[in-house]
Amino acid sequence: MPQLQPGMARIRVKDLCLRTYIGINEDEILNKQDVLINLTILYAAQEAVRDNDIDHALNYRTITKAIIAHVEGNRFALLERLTQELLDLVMGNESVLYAEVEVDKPHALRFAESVSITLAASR
Ligand SMILES: Nc1nc2c(c(=O)[nH]1)N=C([C@H](O)[C@@H](O)COP(=O)(O)OP(=O)(O)OP(=O)(O)O)CN2
Repeated sequence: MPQLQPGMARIRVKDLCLRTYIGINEDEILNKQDVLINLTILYAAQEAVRDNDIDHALNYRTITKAIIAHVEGNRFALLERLTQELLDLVMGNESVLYAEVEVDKPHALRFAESVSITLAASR
C-alpha cells in the first residue's frame, strides 16, 4: 500500500457485511451467503479538509451504496471476480489514487474462520 502523503486521506470501509450468490458449489449457486468487504482508498483530500464540504470530498457513502447494489444485484462464481468488479467500480472514481479491496467468505471453508481475496489498483 502506498505511503500516506501529506494532503492525502485514507478512507477505510470496514467489515461491510452483505449477502450474495458467490461460489462454484451447487449449494452456493442456489443459496446466498455472507460476504465481508473491507475497502481502503487513498485520495487527495486537501479541498475536502479546507472547505469542509462533501461536494469537495470523495463521498464514501456513495461508493458504499454502489458496492452494496453491485454485490446484492449480481451473482459470482469466484471471489477473484467479485473482488475485481468491486475494485473496478471504486477505481471508476477519477479521484481515487489507490484502492485495495478484500472480500471474505466467512465459514466457506469447513475448518477455517474465513477465506478472502485481496486486489489493489492505483493511478
Ligand atoms: N469523504 C467523506 N464522505 C462522507 C462523509 C465524510 O465525512 N467524508 N460523511 C458522510 C456521512 O456523514 C456518513 O458518515 C453517514 O451517512 P449516512 O448516515 O447517510 O450513511 P448510511 O450508510 O447510514 O446511509 P443510509 O441511507 O441510512 O443507509 C457521507 N460521506
